[in-house]
Amino acid sequence: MSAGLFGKLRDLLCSILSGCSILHLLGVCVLTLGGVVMVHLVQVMWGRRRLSCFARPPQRNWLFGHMGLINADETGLQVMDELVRKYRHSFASFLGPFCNLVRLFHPDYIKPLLLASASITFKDELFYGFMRPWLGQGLLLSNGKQWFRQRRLLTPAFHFDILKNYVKIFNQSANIMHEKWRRLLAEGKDELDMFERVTLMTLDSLLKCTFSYDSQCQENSSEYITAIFELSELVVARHSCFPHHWDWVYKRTAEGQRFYRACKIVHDFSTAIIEERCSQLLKNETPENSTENSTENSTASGNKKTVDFIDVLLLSKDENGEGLSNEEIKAQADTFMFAGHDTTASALSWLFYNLATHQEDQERCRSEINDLLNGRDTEEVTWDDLSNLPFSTMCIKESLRLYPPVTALTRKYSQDMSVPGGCTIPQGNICLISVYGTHRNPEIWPNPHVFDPMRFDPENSKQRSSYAFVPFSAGPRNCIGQSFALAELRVVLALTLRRFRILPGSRRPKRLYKLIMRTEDGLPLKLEPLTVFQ
Ligand code: HEM
Repeated sequence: MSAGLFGKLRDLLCSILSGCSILHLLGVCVLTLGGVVMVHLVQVMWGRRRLSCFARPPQRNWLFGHMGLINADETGLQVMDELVRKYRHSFASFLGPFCNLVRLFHPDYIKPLLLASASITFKDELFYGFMRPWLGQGLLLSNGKQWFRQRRLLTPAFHFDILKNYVKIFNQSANIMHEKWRRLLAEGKDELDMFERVTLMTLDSLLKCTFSYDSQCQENSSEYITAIFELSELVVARHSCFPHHWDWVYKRTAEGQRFYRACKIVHDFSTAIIEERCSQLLKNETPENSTENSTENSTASGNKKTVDFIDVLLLSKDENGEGLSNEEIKAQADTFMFAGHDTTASALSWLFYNLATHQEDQERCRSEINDLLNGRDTEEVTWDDLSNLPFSTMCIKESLRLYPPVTALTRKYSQDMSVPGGCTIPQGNICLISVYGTHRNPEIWPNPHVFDPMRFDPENSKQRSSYAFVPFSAGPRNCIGQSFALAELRVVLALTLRRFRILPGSRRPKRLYKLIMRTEDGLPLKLEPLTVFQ
């Protein structure tokens, strides 16, 4: 459009406005806003009519609908257990006058949603949007074509040949954690908060696998680690404070300023490492030094180092020979750090809790582990050992079933989605796939609240739908870090049970989900050091 046309439009607007009083203008604004609200309200009401084939629990009142029905704490999870028992597969709920949400918790109902093509699936901004300033357009938050390209470029980073090398790092990080436990026990601490200890360990190993960076965070505090903790807390806090949902308001609050400051610390850290690695790569770019078929890389000092995620991402190319930009690599690295540390820490902490409260299962795991490791020169779990821990793996899965770190996934679809029973979820409606509800659904899992690893005995799993157990989600947007996480869980479990007996703490934990399944006030467990016989 030419500058002349812009000028005419501006003159026209000015002449209209000059004939209007402030009151007229205010009237126009109110009418426009009212119109927008009305259109949205009609759309929501029409959506509600179309959801009439889904069951609806009683609403709290006409205005707030089902808001506050399921809180994010122990009582909320108990309410959810009751709703799953009553409604068996799904129900519709209304969060105030403007938001319709369908919750689904049966394998047959979640399957079509999880399997839907990524080109019609969208991460819902209401739940995921607050992480965007931190994680950018990384794999977790991207959609459509951008996601396809990234997923293709990132998949080689999680190939078994790369993951194998991380097993050494998992051993080292677990050794550091156990050293610290021994010291604390010697100092007279009789119980330890598992979440705190294990989270530092998962951050330590993830920083080494992603950036080859030794933060020593299990021993000393680190600005980067503090910033990651702060960001996770602030994202959750922002959800529960409605006025903070607007960027304009949030940026002006103390919390918002802390959030953006922590984002800067995390981004500066990733940027510095990526830039340094790029320049190293340019220096080393001779065919002999290429890492394409190698899982070791040369450092500036000439030492061999394990190929980390950044190395793989810097070298990956799409079919047109184009790689990821530095900005994209930064977003992926930040995403791995976020998606990988809290989830694995939650899984490990709850696993220790379940084994503390089920001593027979703990003993059975320990003898399986000792049978495998006794008689070795070194106390190290190897990649090949991981497939020789069948009962321990069943305990890990049963713990992930009862305490899934990610309790729910939310999605929107750009077309109507059919689910069993002839029901349709209209396009654009929020779908909440309840991982927790599916894992505790009595139609699928007899005595769903009981810890019973034998459910995952291959013989007992034959008849079960593969969508009955989805701690890592399923379908095209499943967790890319699943094998990484399962490897770390097995290594740390094996070394821990070989060295310690885990016993229940002095109080029963109360569950709380804050993005991730955690507890209200730590997860205290007692530890008894064991003598290791070689
Ligand atoms: C026990 C540990 C873990 C659990 C339970 C878990 C669970 C999940 C779940 C449920 C999703 C789907 C989220 C959604 O659709 O909104 C997901 C996605 C993802 N996870 Fe994990 N995760 C774990 C560990 C990891 C690790 C260790 C990494 C990386 C090192 C990782 C990286 C990712 C990424 C990048 C995605 C996004 C995938 C995509 O959209 O294509 N996760 N994870």
